Amino acid sequence: MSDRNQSQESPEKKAAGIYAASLVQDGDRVGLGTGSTVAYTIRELGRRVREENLSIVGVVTSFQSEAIAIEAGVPLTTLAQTPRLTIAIDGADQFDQNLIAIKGGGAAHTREKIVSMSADRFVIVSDPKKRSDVLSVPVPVEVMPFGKELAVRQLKELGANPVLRAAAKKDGPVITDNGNFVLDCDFGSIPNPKELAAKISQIPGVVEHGIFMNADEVVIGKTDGSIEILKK
Ligand SMILES: O=C[C@H](O)[C@H](O)[C@H](O)COP(=O)(O)O
Repeated sequence: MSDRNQSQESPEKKAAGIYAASLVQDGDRVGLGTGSTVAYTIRELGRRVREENLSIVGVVTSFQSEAIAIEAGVPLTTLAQTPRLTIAIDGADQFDQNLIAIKGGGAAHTREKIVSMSADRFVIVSDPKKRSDVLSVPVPVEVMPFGKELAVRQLKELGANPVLRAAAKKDGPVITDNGNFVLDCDFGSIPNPKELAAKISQIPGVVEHGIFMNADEVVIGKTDGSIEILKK
């Protein structure tokens, strides 16, 4: 799971995040993901709004990215007002060579999926450690509290050992921005993520899983500040 608080500077994340902000053009409607990597993008967009008079509107995916965007001075809108976005930028917890990603380390994957799928172009920003030949990190699954037991049983039948995500500074579970629980589901290696995604989606009470198949490109930042871009 990624480092959720960006108290330590990461040159790789910074390189990817800042480069991705340069892909945003005047007039764009921008989906703003959640996490420590895209936080660099949001702050850089704020700088461009201030210093280059860049005219954009952003749609956030969490209370966290909302707070960062407001502090950075990125004008915000909602999907209700702006349902079609030009570009969405977001981090990931792991991705493979087909640009399939696992997201949701910050429990924001449901809104992230809605926002990224509302965009014409979806760019993932990452550091090199998240690249993997085969996806293998636990898949976050957001479930309605009412359906948790059934979801746990059916996720076990799919081969996972679901763990209810615990809050860090509160007793009990993490409650998502949508009022739900998150089950972290370790499936080991995932040779066929598309098939697994379809099976998880069929479980009643599952709001959304963290397998993303809609990335158009992944920007990987390097320690020396350079970047590598993988495209579909
Ligand atoms: O729910 C959180 C998101 O999917 C994040 O985009 C993902 O966990 C990556 O976060 P970070 O950039 O902090 O590694």
